[in-house]
Amino acid sequence: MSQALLQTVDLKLSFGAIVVADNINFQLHEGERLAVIGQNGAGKTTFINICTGLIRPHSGKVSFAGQDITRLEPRVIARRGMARSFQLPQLFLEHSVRDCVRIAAAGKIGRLGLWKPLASSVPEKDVEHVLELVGLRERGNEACESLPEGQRKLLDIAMALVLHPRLLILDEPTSGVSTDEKHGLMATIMAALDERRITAIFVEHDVDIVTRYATRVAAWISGRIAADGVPDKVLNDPEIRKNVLGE
Ligand SMILES: Nc1ncnc2c1ncn2[C@@H]1O[C@H](COP(=O)(O)OP(=O)(O)OP(=O)(O)O)[C@@H](O)[C@H]1O
Repeated sequence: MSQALLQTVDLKLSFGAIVVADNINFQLHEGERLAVIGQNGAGKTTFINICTGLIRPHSGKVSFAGQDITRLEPRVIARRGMARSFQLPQLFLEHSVRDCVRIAAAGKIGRLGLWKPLASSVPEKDVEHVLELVGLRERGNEACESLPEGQRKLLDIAMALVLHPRLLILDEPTSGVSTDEKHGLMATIMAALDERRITAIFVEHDVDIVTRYATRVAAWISGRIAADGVPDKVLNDPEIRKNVLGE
């Protein structure tokens, strides 16, 4: 098989007595759509935080595209092609939708300066394209605080897409969004990922969403990967049904 896009080797981390990464050995390949499932507190976000450089593991290694990134800063990791969105969208609320994407783009190319208008600092075609991809172009001039939660999630994702990632990690993209809106939101996200050929990991609690959009599922229990494989196999594993899905 080809080289893994993301790989962790013997990843360990504890917060006091709580083991949040229990020797995690993991590989993700280009083109996969991996759903990460697990009960609250299982260590899903911590794993993402370690991979994206927000938290350092006590031991072990993270590699991206064959390079060791374990001790790199989050912005350096983002520039290398691993972007993320957050459970609570990290937006510049007082700015317009379009300016949020521009600020994200300017951050990537290191052209955020007070002396220069934002619009002239970033590739505008790129900004418009990602707004189009997530369906927010029409609302580009509105203040982002006026957006409903589902569109805030999409804006957060647009701010990641403008970085041209190879891998996008989405932390609970459908949380806080009504059941009716979840599938539309995921369909928009997946179409954007397909167009850009971006590999993705998404943390998700909704089994319907996992079944519909994941090509692979990894189930976390107490800081370890308890099952990893095709959705049908993992979601029907008796241990996962009992301890993760609560059946
Ligand atoms: N900075 C921290 N300091 C101490 N404990 C922490 C810290 N961050 C997370 N934890 C604890 O580590 C455990 C794993 O948290 P994490 O957020 O990774 O879980 P999760 O699987 O993402 O849960 P959820 O589905 O609720 O988001 C939890 O018990 C949490 O309280």
